[in-house]
Amino acid sequence: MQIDVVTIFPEYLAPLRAALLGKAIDKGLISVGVHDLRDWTQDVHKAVDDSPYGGGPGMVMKADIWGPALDDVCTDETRLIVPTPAGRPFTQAVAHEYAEEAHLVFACGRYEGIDQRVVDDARRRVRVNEVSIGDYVLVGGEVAVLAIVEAVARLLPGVLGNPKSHAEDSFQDGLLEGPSYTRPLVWRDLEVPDVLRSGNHRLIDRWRRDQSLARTFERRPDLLESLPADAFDKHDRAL
Ligand SMILES: COc1cccc(COC(=O)c2cn[nH]c2)c1
Repeated sequence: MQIDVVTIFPEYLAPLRAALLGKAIDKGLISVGVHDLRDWTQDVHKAVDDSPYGGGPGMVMKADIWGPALDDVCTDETRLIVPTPAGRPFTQAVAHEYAEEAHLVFACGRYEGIDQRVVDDARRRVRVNEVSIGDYVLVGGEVAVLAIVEAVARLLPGVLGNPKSHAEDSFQDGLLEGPSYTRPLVWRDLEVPDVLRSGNHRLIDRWRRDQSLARTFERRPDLLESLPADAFDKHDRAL
């Protein structure tokens, strides 16, 4: 997979090469290009933004800078991703979709956003996704790109040590992950639930499922709404 990021703060993307991703890059599973948007400016001040038509606070990033940058970085097989508070939710399901792509390009917006014509024009040539990683406003898209790239990269074969760990992911079965424990058996007078040491894997799986359902019901009842009815067996329903 080829990942390209266009940003006015290329140094912000340095962590991409660290840790998990560093290994994936070394193994040749992912190649990452970071591009400074200012390389496409023509003026001495390297201006990338201007005042908004219609007035209002803040600045808008210029189409006549973004357009040429995306023309150079995107190919016709690119999936262009624009992190924005106004985007569709980025979810584990979307991460799995992105993990199938050959080329992801991320456009990091700042200020009040990017001139809408940049996305409207790009849609004429490539698939464009305006995505949100949460209902809050960051200063720029760079942090969102780090989050999205990490969520996607860990799904690529060979990137994670233990490939089975995806199956146990939170959201994998549409529910939140329940609690986990490891040694010591007693810590600050707190004990590990007995069932986990019973060796009875049918009971352990049932206990873990109950914990996931209870936690999801308590913290994210919305996730239960969107599950198909057959996701719950008769034991679940008795909860
Ligand atoms: C493209 O236009 C803008 C404008 C303002 C901030 C940003 C950065 O993204 C976020 O703030 C965000 C992404 N998901 N949740 C919050 C982009």
